[in-house]
Amino acid sequence: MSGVEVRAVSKRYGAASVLDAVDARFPEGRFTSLLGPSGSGKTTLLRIIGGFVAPDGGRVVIGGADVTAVPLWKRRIGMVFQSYALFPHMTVAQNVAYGLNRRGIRGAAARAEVGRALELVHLTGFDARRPKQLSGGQQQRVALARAIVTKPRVLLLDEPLSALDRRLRQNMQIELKRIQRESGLTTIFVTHDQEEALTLSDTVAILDRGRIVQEGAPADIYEHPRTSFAAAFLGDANFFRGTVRGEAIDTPAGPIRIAGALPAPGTAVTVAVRPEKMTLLSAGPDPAGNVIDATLREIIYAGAVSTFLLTGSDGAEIKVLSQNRDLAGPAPGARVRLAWAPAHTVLLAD
Ligand SMILES: Nc1ncnc2c1ncn2[C@@H]1O[C@H](COP(=O)(O)OP(=O)(O)OP(=O)(O)O)[C@@H](O)[C@H]1O
Repeated sequence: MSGVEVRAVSKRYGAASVLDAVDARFPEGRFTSLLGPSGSGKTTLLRIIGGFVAPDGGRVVIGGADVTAVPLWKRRIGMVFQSYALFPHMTVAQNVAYGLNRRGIRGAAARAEVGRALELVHLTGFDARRPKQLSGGQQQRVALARAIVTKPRVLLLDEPLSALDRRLRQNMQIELKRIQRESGLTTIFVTHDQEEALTLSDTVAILDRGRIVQEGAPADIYEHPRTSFAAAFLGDANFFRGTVRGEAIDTPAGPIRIAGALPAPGTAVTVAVRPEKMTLLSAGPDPAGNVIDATLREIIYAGAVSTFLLTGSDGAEIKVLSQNRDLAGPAPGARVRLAWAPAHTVLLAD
């Protein structure tokens, strides 16, 4: 049992409240990301789980046991930070063996464990190298092996990939996911990179100013954000505000329908639509669903996809993301119509 739970965890630094009665569950054997903007409290929550920082209030529970008062070296936590902090004068094998040696495991037993850990991170044969003879990605894999070798119950990762360049980072994301799956470790990953959180996680928890505002599977929270903060932080979104009238929401951009039940007539509501759910219509009859008028302002070409920046009839900016199957289409200045399905219209709670 190694699932982690935090219950009503609070932390203040002076007058500033950093965590405000946070409740969260990190299921056993799963990969959970803590995603939030800078200063939202992600690192503080991770450090409280690891035992590096004591909370002002609340409990930390690992595997069903309250560990709030248990010191960090007894919690059996593996941790990897953004800076890998390998010991430069030690070899790869010595770096990985460090935690084992401290627990009194040496000689052949330690060598076998180190061999297994290096195999898991695909660094077999690198035993005798020093950190400076390794690439950034390899060093980060040594740091992972060092964290995993002692068989922790929980693996805590604080932006471990953020120092790597884009391509290496994407490779390491795939590696990290594989290592987590093969090791079966309960993993909590701090990041402010939404794409990274979506790619890696079984569950994503979104933090905003010291509170978890939404938690769920990546596709679930991306497709069904609850608030405008969650919609805007996790990806791009077009927002429309209006008032419920009959079967539709009356907005300055035009009437908009949703798939589910609407609140009572007269209620002011906000909906969000993801840019890739919208289509620029070519000539022909309007499809069923939502259709609004817009003016194309700018096309940002990015190879596989283009972003169309438009203005609605109310003057608000609208973004549409489209795959470049062919490049024929309207030019900036054109009057166009935008269509999307009522099911892709998300009714927000704020
Ligand atoms: N030891 C400390 N003393 C005082 N304030 C602190 C301390 N540690 C963190 N803070 C403050 O607490 C807030 C949350 O910090 P935290 O590092 O948890 O945020 P974060 O979401 O991880 O941000 P980032 O993505 O920038 O690392 C910040 O405003 C930070 O300045």
